[in-house]
Amino acid sequence: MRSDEVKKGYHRTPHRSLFRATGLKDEDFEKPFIGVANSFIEIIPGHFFLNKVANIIKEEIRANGCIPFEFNTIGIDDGIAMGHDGMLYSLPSRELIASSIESVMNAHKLDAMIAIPNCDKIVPGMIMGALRVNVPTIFVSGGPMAKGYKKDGTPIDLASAFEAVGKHEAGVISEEQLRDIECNACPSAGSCSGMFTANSMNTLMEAMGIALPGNGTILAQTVERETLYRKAARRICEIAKEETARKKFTLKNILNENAVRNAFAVDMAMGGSSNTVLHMLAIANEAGLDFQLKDINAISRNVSHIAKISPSLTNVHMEDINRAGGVSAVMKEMTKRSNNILIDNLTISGENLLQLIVGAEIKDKNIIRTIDNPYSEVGGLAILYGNLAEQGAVIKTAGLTGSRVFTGKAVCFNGQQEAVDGIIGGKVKEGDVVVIRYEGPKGGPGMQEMLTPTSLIMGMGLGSSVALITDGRFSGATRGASIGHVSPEAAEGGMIGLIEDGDEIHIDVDNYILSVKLSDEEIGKRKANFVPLKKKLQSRWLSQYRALVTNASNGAVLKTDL
Ligand SMILES: CC(C)(O)[C@@H](O)C(=O)O
Ligand SMILES: [Mg+2]
Repeated sequence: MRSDEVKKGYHRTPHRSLFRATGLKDEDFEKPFIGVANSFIEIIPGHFFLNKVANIIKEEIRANGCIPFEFNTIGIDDGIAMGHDGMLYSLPSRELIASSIESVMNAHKLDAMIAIPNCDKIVPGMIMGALRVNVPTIFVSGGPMAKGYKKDGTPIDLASAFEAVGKHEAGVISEEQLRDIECNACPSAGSCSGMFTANSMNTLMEAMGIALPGNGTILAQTVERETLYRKAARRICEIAKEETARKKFTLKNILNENAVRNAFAVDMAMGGSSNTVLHMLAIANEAGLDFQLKDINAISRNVSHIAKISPSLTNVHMEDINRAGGVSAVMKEMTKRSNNILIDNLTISGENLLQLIVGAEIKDKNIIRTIDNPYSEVGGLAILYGNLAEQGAVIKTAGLTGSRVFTGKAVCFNGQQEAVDGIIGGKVKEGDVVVIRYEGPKGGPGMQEMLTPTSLIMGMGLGSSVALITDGRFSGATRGASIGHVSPEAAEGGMIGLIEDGDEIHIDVDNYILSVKLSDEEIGKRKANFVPLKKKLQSRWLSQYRALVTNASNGAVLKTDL
């Protein structure tokens, strides 16, 4: 066992002394040591109950002949960090989480791991850290939140709360209506109820085979969810106790290129968050796989969009997908279109993907559509290229409310706050393209989520007549013609930094185009005089991050020199 390094032989007498101080007895030194990577934190509704989840998991691990060691990572609630400079810390937290997992697991030579993430960056952070360790790892998330209801019975969620601000701003809803939404949008513990970033990532873990069926959709704090926690704990013990299984089920053996392809395919079928692109590229990079941003459109072209969930369809939530058969039913339906999903791939359950989903069925065809009645014949995300995004940009086509082709005049803002003030101040009109720059991984730094401006645009009734492009990113709750991750970013001299008010920007989603109508001569002239802005930073951590981070087309991973 890997843990023999810290527990066997007379050289390890001091080590065993320390373990004995934590309560270990003679017989425990024969058992596998399992890291329980928890992300319990009191400020996030998806995480404040994870201490109880870990207790259930540890109890099950002990009952199954292994020794659990719980440790915690940090977490950031993107909803609470949204719309102010707190959001600068959100994406960088992915790196802290990854590195904390690597540090604890490797320093103490633990044999296997069960990871308990739930919200946004905590999922990819944990996966990235676990890939560096590469011991058998199973993921079991906290679980999604239930949807909420307004007094009149309309289903709502966190996206409704953000959009309500825009509606109130535009005088469409009263203070009382705003309060009705505030008090009912988030009715229970769990990751926010739509196909936002958290639930997108928790869903993709099922597609990658690193979590058990139900991980993406079974509501938090239910009996069904507790069964899933216990099952995951039993399975990791089963693997950890057997030498051949420990070798067979290392994380990199499960999370291979086919797993990444399956993750993107399911993402396309269910209209996942645009952040999945960033995170899955970073995961593929961490796993040492040759998977690039440009490979995504080929997957999208081949996958039918069969499940629409909030924010794309505002009355459908994860609990509805669960009731309709869950992610397994989506994947089973996908197998009916050739090469949609690579079903031979091994999963952490011990079965391959096909064996895992073969018994699944769609129980409500209004919620999960059949392959012959899709929302569209292509997936819910697209990568756009052009002189404005030579290295690519991302759009969630599933969330489009207007036309798939759009030409408009640029209204430029250097940073999110300037844009929010401009939108509220009436600077943006029908037919405009809002450009928000210097919000990329380096420029922000930290690539803020732009849910405030996108929700303002939706709430103010401009969702179908205004587009938005940024080198920053969006929330999973963003909808409308919102194009993010524009690379190269302004801070590294990208074209988005050279656009001027009134320039004509052209977007064509089906032909994957994002361009500005300027002659090469004009672009050359502007480039010759261009000095990108550089923000003065107060934060040591963010300035370290800015020095190391790469642009979004690389998943905003940190430069490393191994
Ligand atoms: C706050 C949200 C909705 O979780 C957002 O951060 C996302 O990315 O989906
Ligand atoms: Mg987020």
